[in-house]
Amino acid sequence: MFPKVNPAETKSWEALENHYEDISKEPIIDMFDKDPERFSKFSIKWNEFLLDYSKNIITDKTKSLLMQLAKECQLKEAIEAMFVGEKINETENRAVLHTALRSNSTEPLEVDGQNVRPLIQKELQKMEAFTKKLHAGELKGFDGKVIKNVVNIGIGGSDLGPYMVCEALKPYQKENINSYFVSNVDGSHLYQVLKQVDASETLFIIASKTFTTQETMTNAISAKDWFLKEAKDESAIAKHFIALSTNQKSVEAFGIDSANMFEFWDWVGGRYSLWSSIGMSIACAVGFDNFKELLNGAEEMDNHFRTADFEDNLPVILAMLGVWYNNFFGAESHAILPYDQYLHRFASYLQQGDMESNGKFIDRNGEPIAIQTGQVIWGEPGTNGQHAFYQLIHQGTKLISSDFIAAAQSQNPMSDHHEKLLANFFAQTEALMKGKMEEVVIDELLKTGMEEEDIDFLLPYKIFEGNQPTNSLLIKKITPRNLGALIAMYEHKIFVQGVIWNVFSFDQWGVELGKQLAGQILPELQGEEPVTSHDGSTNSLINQWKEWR
Ligand SMILES: O=P(O)(O)OC[C@H]1O[C@](O)(CO)[C@@H](O)[C@@H]1O
Repeated sequence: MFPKVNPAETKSWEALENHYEDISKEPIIDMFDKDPERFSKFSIKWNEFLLDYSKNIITDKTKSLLMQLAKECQLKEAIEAMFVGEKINETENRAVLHTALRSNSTEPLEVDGQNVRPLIQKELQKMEAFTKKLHAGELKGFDGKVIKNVVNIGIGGSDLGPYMVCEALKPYQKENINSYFVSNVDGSHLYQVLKQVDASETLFIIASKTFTTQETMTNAISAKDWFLKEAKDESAIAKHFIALSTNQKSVEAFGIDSANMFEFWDWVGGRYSLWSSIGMSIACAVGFDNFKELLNGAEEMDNHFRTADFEDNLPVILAMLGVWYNNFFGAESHAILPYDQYLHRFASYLQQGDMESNGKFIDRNGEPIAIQTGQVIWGEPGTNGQHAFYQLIHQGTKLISSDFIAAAQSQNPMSDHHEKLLANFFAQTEALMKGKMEEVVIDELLKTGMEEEDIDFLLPYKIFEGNQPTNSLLIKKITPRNLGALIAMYEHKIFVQGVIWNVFSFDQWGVELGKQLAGQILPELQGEEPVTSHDGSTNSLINQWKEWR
């Protein structure tokens, strides 16, 4: 196991604290003036990706100290430990091998003495055979009609990843397939989807690693009841329900035959599972070949992450920049801003990936952590975000770092839409860096013919201080392959940050408490009598609900 280093006790941490005092107020734009090589130094061209991280508050020294921190925290050893299947998820005693799911290697990779490569290949073949039949129109429902609707029922990692990818790859959607996702236990979610489909033409994919998750099981049971009202025959379930899970027993208990179960394993974390059979809804939507392309793109990123020097390593650079702002500038949040409508679920997807992984306050030695760990991840597609929250990024009081992501080629070229979209993409990072200084504002106002008195009044409101750090990621086109690499890049960024902060990134004990309490409250909601067992607030809320329901 790689060593459990407290980052705050490393030499580079102290050096970074001092260095922060020296450069934190320095305008990035001045750094460009001082160093004509800045862009080439602080950018990485990799396959069809260009990452420009030159608009950050960094110098050569910052970069070298951050790389030193990564080395002192034994990042190289940690990366190897993950790839070779060591049980780095110690609190669950599990290996972390989502990278194996997308690997084409045939070299044996063992977990508990079993080579996992053939298991993965077998499951992929099963998915391929199933989806090819679906797309050929050979999957027929209980009354002989061709299956054309696919409803994924899952939540968290069993929903966010597949849903995000299906949206991102809409241009690759199979024409004869309609995809739907149901996650929320709010009955309205399922109701809205069921309204749109005909039971005899619908396949339900019940996606749940544990097959015990309350939301998913509730939705699955209601979907089954609704279906049986139409089909009127239990035996029809076999043609309309499949399961994606690690829990065969519960799948069978639900009424799905194990032949219709697509397996994955406990060494695949829920939020890292879209590469496993949890990706079935993706393969149904865009075809198995495109799903495989997604995996291949991720594998390319895995190889880059595992072998490239830290200085040229996309996930490492992104992660260390995040550490820089989180731990030295005190930046609480990081925005993900895709200038691509099809990536509209990308920030929500990364919220789980990042915040469920690194939102931890106990370190790998079981000690409370004295430094900040996971950031708040948020975002919306540009340009919509510009008309919503960019005001705060431009003129608020907080330092907010962001990733701007855009595709050079549009999936739907239409007059000058893409040029306009990209003009905004390029303009925003420039504006955030440069700001607008007093002289420029005065000059602009004078040109309007405004009186001096009015200029004096307006002046402070029109100033932009700038120096908000951004990364720009320009991708040639959002193809399945590039999307796979993009997702894997962020997965590894999260991994690197977890190593630096010395947290266990692959467990999620923090989601348990709310679940437990909901389990206690549910039976209390059923009776008429007022509830008194909780605190004053919770009792009153429940009792008001009882009055109004
Ligand atoms: O796939 P399952 O077992 O239904 O779990 C769904 C989600 O619930 C969590 O355990 C907690 O939110 C996630 O980690 C997971 O992705």
